[in-house]
Amino acid sequence: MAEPLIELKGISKSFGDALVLDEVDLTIYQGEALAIIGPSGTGKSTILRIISGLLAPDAGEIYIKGERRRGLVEDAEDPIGIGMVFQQAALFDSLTVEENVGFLLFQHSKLPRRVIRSLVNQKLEMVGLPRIGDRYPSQLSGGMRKRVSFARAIMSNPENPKDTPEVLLYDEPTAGLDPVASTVIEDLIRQLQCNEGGCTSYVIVTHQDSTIRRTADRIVFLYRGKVQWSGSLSEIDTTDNALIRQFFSGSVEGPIQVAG
Ligand SMILES: Nc1ncnc2c1ncn2[C@@H]1O[C@H](COP(=O)(O)OP(=O)(O)OP(=O)(O)O)[C@@H](O)[C@H]1O
Repeated sequence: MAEPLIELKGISKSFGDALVLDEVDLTIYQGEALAIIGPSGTGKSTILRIISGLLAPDAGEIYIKGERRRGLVEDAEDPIGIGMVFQQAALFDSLTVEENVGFLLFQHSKLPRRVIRSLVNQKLEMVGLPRIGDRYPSQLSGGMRKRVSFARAIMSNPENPKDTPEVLLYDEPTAGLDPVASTVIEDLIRQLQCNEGGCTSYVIVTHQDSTIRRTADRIVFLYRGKVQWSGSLSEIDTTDNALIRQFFSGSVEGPIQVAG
């Protein structure tokens, strides 16, 4: 059995009067590919932001490799790096691709510019976009911008090994892409998972059937603030769970209440 890497225990989060996460328990294991799915507005992005340390829960505990995290990412020293790929590629329009990908190292490390540029080029090659460092985000397609944001998420400082992400969090990485561009991104997510150093873990939030099927090993279904179902990829087609059956059939009849 793989080791637990990240454990959420009894995590609750409200926005105003709305209880979005209600004592959620979730474990992410070493090397696993986990998809969090569920209807719109059920708190999937909120969970990712809590895991990344960008958002504090109202209640509950988070353990990273067995160590309890206290506070947000800027004041907690997580024992592993956690990289986040946001729903929008979130690139700075006024900066080149190279400056975007190497942003943190250019700003916060003492590494020579030449070394950072070479690291950036290495990451751009890994995402299949060599030689585009001089371009600006506005000159790229949506799929290319996503891949640039992947390159930025896997950047790490060679002087600080803990900087290398052991977990990547993807928030709807294929939203708004055509089926072929989605396949490129799905393949890339799988390729980035394993290298000579072993396999990292990732958590992906997605609504797209193809992305769920091509990138997930295990799936958790979130609804009404709770994990309602968890199973392997093959089980989504065989389970009797009414939520899963309705979600994948797209039917308006069933236990999932259609918003609006
Ligand atoms: N910063 C915030 N302030 C107020 N409400 C928020 C905030 N962030 C999220 N919410 C609300 O919390 C609920 C869950 O949002 P979240 O984005 O996590 O859902 P989701 O499952 O990722 O949705 P979708 O699938 O549509 O992206 C929504 O009702 C949203 O409006």
